[in-house]
Amino acid sequence: MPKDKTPEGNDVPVIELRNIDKTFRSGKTAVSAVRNVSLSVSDGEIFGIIGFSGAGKSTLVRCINLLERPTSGQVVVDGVDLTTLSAKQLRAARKNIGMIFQQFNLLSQRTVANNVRFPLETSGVPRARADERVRELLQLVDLSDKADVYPAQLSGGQKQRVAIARALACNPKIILCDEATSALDPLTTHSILDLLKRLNEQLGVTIVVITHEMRVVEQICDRVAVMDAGEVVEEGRVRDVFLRPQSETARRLIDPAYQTGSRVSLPPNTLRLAFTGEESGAPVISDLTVQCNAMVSIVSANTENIGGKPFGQMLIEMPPDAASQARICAYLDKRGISYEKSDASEGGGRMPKQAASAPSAQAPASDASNACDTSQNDVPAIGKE
Ligand SMILES: Nc1ncnc2c1ncn2[C@@H]1O[C@H](COP(=O)(O)OP(=O)(O)OP(=O)(O)O)[C@@H](O)[C@H]1O
Repeated sequence: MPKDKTPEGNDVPVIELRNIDKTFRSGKTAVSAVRNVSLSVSDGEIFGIIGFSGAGKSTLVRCINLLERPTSGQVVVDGVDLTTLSAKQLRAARKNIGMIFQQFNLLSQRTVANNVRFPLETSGVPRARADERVRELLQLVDLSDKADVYPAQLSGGQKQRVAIARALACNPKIILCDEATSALDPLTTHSILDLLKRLNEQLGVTIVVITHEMRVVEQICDRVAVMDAGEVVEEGRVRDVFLRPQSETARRLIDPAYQTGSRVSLPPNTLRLAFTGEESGAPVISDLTVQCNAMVSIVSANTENIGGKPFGQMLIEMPPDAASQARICAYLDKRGISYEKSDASEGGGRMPKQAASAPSAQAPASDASNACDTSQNDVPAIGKE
């Protein structure tokens, strides 16, 4: 059923993880995969959990439906602590939680329609009703024409659509996505994320996305938790984490230069601008050039669409004289545009240094997701929220 929701969900927690610990023991060795994690996901929200390999993301998400039983802590879904349920009660509760995986996990001997039908069969849904539901679901994921083919005849993106339809079969309130797009190319990733976003909006289903790619989080998530070594090291709205990452892990995930350990300071006489989706609509660079009587050139630009709002970073080179630079900074201050100034230019920037590590300003302007047409040497109008 479609329902109203705020961009961050309905503020009613549908998933509450309380002090989750998970330790894997084998003989004398113990691996502490998740350490004292507490998180709350609101009804109707798309929540991201991001981290590098081995951070504990998969283990944590599998704790949500008790595919992994936490060593300690509570998993409260829709008001019920799953850790207290009997096996039968847990099976029933799991119908409310669909899951999709990186490797799709389809049944190769069954057609597309029969893969989608599988959870309906195991739930005892009558044949006619199941047929109707399979048709609805295949339509929902745009695969009506593939009902009778086998998984081997599908592309990766199509397989993931089947997996999504199957996960939705029993009308779950929650969908868990464990690296659901990691095996897909960027274009297919984009279309699968679009589909998830559409399903979230149409059906009101809450979605938890596990990924190591910031782009995935940027494209669909409302909020994100950053994991490192089993712990949540940072949590917040995507835009805040994206623009002002607080943890070293978030910085490394956002800025490729950090990942290679080759982070360099800004070149002389440059400014890094951050667009937060709150700036007024006038094109910034051409207006700045006129208002400040100073020519600037765009060194690089990278904007992203986060939750339907434009966000981005741009590196511009200013004239070397202090007076022009002061005018430019005053202009940006007046327009409320955050910026970081290179050490070699006059004065100091007002964006905290760490904020500048949000997405690589060094990224090529030809990036397919780049909303900036730098060939016209200006940014598109960025509207207020
Ligand atoms: N069944 C298991 N037995 C023992 N150790 C495990 C098991 N599952 C995971 N681990 C360990 O727990 C830690 C966290 O693993 P996990 O798969 O949750 O991380 P991740 O962030 O999802 O990584 P990736 O992105 O590579 O899948 C790792 O050190 C891993 O080796």
